[in-house]
Amino acid sequence: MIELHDLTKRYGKTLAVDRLSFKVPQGVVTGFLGPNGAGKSTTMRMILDLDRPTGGRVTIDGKRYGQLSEPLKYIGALLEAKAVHPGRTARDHLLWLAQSNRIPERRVDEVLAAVGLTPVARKRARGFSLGMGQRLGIASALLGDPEILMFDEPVNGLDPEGILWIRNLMKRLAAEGRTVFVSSHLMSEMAVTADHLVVIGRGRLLSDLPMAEFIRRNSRSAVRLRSPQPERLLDVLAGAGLRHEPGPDGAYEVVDGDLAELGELAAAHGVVLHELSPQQASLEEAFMQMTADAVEYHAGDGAGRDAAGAPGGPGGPGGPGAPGAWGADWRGGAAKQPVAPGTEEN
Ligand SMILES: Nc1ncnc2c1ncn2[C@@H]1O[C@H](COP(=O)(O)OP(=O)(O)OP(=O)(O)O)[C@@H](O)[C@H]1O
Repeated sequence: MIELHDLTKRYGKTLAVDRLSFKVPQGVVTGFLGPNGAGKSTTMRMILDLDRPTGGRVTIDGKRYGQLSEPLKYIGALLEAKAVHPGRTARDHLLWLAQSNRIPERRVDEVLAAVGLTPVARKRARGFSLGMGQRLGIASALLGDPEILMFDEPVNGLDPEGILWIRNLMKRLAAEGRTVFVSSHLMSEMAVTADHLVVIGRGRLLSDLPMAEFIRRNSRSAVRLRSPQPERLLDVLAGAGLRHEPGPDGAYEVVDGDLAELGELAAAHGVVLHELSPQQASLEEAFMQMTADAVEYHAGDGAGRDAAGAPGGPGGPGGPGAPGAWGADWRGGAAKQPVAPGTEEN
């Protein structure tokens, strides 16, 4: 179990992580989401003691990472693809890691096979594709057979086969009872992988919910109606006091409308319908919309996150699990900080 208590990280004036508290449960895949610059990588680096918190603490099975004697046996992490010495072979890289944690050599061959790298085990990492680099990083994470696994953007740049492979691997690891914590920008990928979601924005916790509950609270449903008699349809909707919005191609959408009731209402007033269909906004659409707002709101303002870190702006974070917490003040466009080569082995 990973536990964060008021974890905070400040870089100069930038409050990268702002009093984050949550637990990552075992036996499920927990997605860690937020737009660029939200603080995901900084949080993950603090979990691994690669960054020192400004405040608060984070523990792994009750201990700080630095207190674990052979950390690869507790937590395995993929932080940055290709964070490997380019002159080393895949096998040598893993052997070197294994020795530092008293892991037997046969485990190196096991993990190479598990990630499909046996045929290139003796090739130097500099010739590796992005996908091969990701697989080697995952092999490093699996090396100590840890109960906790953490992946930062594991599917970035991968082809569909690689994405499917990582998705199935994470689900399998969770099904074995392990703790799997994975960051991503990709809501669509998380929607099919994660059982639980932790969402942050501007370093703050916005939501910590099981996936099903997150979907229920954050996706919009509507009924779409299309009629060759649009004025009559609008009169009927207005007469029934139903809130509606224009949809595509002259249709109208009744937010949270009931399909059967709307069909009967139209029939009762003799309104011809050419379409009566349920609409469910996908999780990805909700997330993309929110992220787009954040980028727009901040475009050109040049402002870093201030010391107070106060949301203040429209739709600011409403606290953990707050419905409609998507904020227009989410910060977009911050560059990812590279992790120094070799850091994934910690
Ligand atoms: N070493 C550093 N020095 C200064 N500022 C930093 C450093 N690392 C991160 N930051 C800043 O902290 C904030 C959080 O960055 P972080 O990389 O943790 O976010 P992220 O959610 O992982 O973003 P992305 O999705 O782009 O990878 C950003 O404003 C970033 O610019």
